[in-house]
Amino acid sequence: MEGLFLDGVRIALGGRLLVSLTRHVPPGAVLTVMGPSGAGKSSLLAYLGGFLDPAFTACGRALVDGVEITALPAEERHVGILFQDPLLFPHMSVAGNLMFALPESVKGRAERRRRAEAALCGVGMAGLGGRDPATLSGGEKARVALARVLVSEPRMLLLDEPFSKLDTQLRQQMRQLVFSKARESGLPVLLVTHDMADARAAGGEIVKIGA
Ligand SMILES: Nc1ncnc2c1ncn2[C@@H]1O[C@H](COP(=O)(O)OP(=O)(O)OP(=O)(O)O)[C@@H](O)[C@H]1O
Repeated sequence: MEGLFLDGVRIALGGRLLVSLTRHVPPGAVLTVMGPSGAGKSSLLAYLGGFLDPAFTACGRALVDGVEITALPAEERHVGILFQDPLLFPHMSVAGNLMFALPESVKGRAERRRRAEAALCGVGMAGLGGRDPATLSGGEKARVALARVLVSEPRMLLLDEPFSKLDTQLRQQMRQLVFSKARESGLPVLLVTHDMADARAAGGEIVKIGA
């Protein structure tokens, strides 16, 4: 099956069932997960990313394009994640941040730099590869974080409230950019948010947990 298939994913904490989900997310589409604080949204992303705290118990499978990612170690899952904070490495240039994220299969410094610059261009940041991340605005940092996740050639995207720290106008721009890039690349997306406007902009199915 193309895209992301969540097959009976169940996450519990101390005997309390937080998440129970079976869904298909086609390539380029977004599944939005909403729910009150403590409902288990971040835990679901952590389960898919392979970094769920051992305090939780979890079962069920997640497959991307038929590959069972939940059976793989975290470093082999190739899941791209965007958090509230862009989390750029402060000791590297913008281009350095992207080059660090490129797969090892991309060989040669010149080619790695070219790929990084192309990805920056794709998010409206052409020519800014030499900048120190500390000199960027919040919106620019968010774009670099998106470019960095895209150059890593992920199988899918996990978004943990990635727009919540941006002001209204930037928020709209980033939503459009992220969802259009996901569509362009055919990546299934799982979005966690408290904001109904994010969910509407995502345009896909909305699942409420813990309600
Ligand atoms: N490492 C941990 N050990 C024990 N309990 C935890 C741990 N991490 C989170 N929890 C608890 O697990 C539950 C689910 O947490 P989770 O962070 O997944 O919720 P959330 O829906 O993402 O909440 P928020 O919207 O506030 O981020 C909460 O009750 C939380 O207190």
